[in-house]
Amino acid sequence: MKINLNPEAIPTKISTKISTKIIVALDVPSAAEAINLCDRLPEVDFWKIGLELFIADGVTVLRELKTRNKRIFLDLKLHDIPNTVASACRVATKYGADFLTIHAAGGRAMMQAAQAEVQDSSTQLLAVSLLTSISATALADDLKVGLEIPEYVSQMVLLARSSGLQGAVCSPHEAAKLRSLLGDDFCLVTPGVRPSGAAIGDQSRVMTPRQAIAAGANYLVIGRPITAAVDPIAAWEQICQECV
Ligand SMILES: O=C(O)c1cc(=O)[nH]c(=O)n1[C@@H]1O[C@H](COP(=O)(O)O)[C@@H](O)[C@H]1O
Repeated sequence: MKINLNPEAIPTKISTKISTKIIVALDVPSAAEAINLCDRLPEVDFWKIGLELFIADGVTVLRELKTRNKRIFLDLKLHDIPNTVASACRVATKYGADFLTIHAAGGRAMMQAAQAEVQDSSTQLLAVSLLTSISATALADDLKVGLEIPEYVSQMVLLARSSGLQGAVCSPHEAAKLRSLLGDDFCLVTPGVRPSGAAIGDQSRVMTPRQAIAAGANYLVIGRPITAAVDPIAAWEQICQECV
């Protein structure tokens, strides 16, 4: 399936330094491939290390990104009992990542315990509200959640904020509502971003980069449209141009 949204229809309030708002997901299976991509895309300032790469050789990549003075989003999506998640967060702060993810569905006690561990570090926790791969049908029929997606995501993000977190991951579809609920100080990071014409893949709730920024996202996470492109450099440049 292809997305065909018209970015011209969306009002714009774009930062001139758009590239600083884009986090590129290093969803590759080895440190060598990750470092190769970083070196081919020197203009990318913010990289995401997710589960595949972290399990393969995350510590090597973290060290290499730090050496290159890159910002790092350590996307571990932690979700366990409070003591286990808090302990993992304590260890993770040692890597000096800028962002670290936990699942809001882990609940208040888990998020409060995690936040207490990162409080005095340079790492900011982000609560994953509802995966961007989950559709309205999946939420209702499979997960048996009685709320519509916008209400569910708002509840999860409000729970994260009242647990002490100052940032969340959501789809661009929910960003405008969350921005009006939470004000400008709360950090919204949106995956589920597809340049016009790109394949959606396993994502469900997507918008174009320009739409996501106009909706109030502070950062966009984009993976395959750049990293799986035949020419990742051209793809990156096209996305940056498409945003302005
Ligand atoms: O936490 C995330 O980054 C995340 C949350 C979410 O709800 N959806 C989501 O796609 N992500 C991540 O964002 C990236 C999206 O990659 P692409 O679909 O290739 O652009 C992947 O690395 C996902 O793990």
